[in-house]
Amino acid sequence: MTKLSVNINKFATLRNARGGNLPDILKVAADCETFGADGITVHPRPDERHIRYRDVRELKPLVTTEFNIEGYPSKEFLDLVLEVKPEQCTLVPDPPGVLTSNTGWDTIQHQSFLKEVIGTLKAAGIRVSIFLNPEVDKVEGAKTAGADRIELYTGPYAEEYHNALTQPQNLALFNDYKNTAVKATEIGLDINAGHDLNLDNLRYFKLHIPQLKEVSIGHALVCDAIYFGLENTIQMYKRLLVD
Ligand SMILES: CC(=O)[C@@H](O)[C@H](O)COP(=O)(O)O
Ligand SMILES: NCC(=O)COP(=O)(O)O
Repeated sequence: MTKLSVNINKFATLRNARGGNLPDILKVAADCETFGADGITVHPRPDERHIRYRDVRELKPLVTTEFNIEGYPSKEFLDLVLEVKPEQCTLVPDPPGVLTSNTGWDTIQHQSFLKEVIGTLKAAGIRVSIFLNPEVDKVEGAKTAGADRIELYTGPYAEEYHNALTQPQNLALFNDYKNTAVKATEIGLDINAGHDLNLDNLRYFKLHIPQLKEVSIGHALVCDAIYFGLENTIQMYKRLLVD
């Protein structure tokens, strides 16, 4: 069974649109857990356009499953993570104004920076995952920098899957994901995945990356919840993650 961490960013986008507290994202997080989520993910960005730093602080005592905070390790982000102490921190190489995450780390170029950041987080007892493109040559750098896990950036997979709907087995990119996963497992790194995973493309990914420990899903899941309701939607995603 692969764990489902629900990314609640987009519920905060909706709340922020009116300036009030509807929907109440603390209640959303608690309900996601009641409905079967194995974890809650947030990705606070510097402009706080969805999840705010204050939300992260308020969520921590309420999340009873696994709390995963994602983001670029700026000083402000690291101070927040070290204060809140989630179960997992996922480091993403996003520049401040980016629309959404669009690439993984170059673990060779940023090795010494990653080593220092990861060392600090691990010393505080926080599991660290780093966002990675499906590139085998970047896996070793994740390990030497001290990461526990990699999170495979599935944006390119989702796009290719969408364009090749009838024959997903022919996805050219997929070998890169498989090879990256095999290499990670060989050297003792666990594997998460995320970005643009949805009800169409999730099962194929899960079946072909059997080492997959956890997926974090937000945007598509929130869109599906508009049609199917939050409880049904979470259960639909969970069914795609059974072994
Ligand atoms: C790392 C990753 O893929 C997700 O955290 C994604 O970037 C969500 O962020 P947004 O909700 O800001 O798009
Ligand atoms: N780490 C990926 C994540 O949290 C959610 O990404 P998305 O489903 O919103 O694209």
